[in-house]
Amino acid sequence: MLIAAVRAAGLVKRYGNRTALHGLDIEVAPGEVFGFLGPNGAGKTTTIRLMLDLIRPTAGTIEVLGKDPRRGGPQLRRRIGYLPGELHLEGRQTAADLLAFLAARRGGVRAGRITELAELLDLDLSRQVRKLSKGNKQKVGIVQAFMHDPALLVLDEPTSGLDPLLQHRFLDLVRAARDDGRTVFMSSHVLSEVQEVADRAVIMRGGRVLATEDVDDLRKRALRNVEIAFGGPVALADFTGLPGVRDVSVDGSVLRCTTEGSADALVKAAARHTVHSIRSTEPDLEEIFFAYYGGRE
Ligand SMILES: Nc1ncnc2c1ncn2[C@@H]1O[C@H](COP(=O)(O)OP(=O)(O)OP(=O)(O)O)[C@@H](O)[C@H]1O
Repeated sequence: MLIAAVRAAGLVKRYGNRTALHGLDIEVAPGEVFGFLGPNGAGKTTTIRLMLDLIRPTAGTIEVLGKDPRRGGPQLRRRIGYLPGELHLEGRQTAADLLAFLAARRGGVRAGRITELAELLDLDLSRQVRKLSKGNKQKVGIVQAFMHDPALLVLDEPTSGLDPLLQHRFLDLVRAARDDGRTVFMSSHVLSEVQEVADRAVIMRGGRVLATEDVDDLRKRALRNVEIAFGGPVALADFTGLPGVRDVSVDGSVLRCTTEGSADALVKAAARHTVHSIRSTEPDLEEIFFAYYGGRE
């Protein structure tokens, strides 16, 4: 039998009388990029901490690379690259010294690997870690998670604090890890970044799995909020009933709507008028949840 990279069965975590996880079942296949999506408080960080044995389950089981995290010891930890959601880097040592120290603790890393990652992420290794900005601290966190080429990467909100260019570079790193046969478990509250790199995603809310999705399917249904400014007033009737277009409103020469999947019908209808500008933004996760799973709670 193939050993799952991560397997949780009936996983429950309570903090006092608050239940953070209500019996989680997930299975992540080796070599897969797995998105763990949910708004704040969904239980993502709790699940990740259980995977790393930073906290212990109230009930149920969790296995990482076929081992119980409680019993895997340093051998198991070396095979995992972990980026915590909140990084506290306050030391006086430079990023280079800190990374060299962590690399030695993990039994060494390939020569040149740290510099290669630092260059890719545009990180100055000579600076004291406590003096780095939030985004640069996040880069140190990413480098230490990837540097020893672990079998499993566990990344808690990895792109938080990174500007869009670096978010793209980071996603390239994730793809490279997958191409190398590594498994990536990545939490996020941004659907679009998960859509870009993941193969499958679990969508969490309130400590429960709301849905498990094939990311290709999610991509086909992607929602966008669209605003089009025309050269003059337009009629609402020209834009109602178009396939994949909903929640249409017209305010003088500005049209607002939501598209699901292809924007083709909308673009063709708009092209009959003079178009000044088009703005398309990703709805936040709550809005997407409501549109996809509104009736399911
Ligand atoms: N140490 C703790 N003590 C008490 N309650 C906690 C603790 N850690 C988490 N919780 C609660 O458990 C629930 C799940 O939190 P968790 O941090 O796992 O969610 P999350 O999906 O990671 O959200 P975030 O993105 O905000 O970290 C929340 O209701 C949170 O308030």
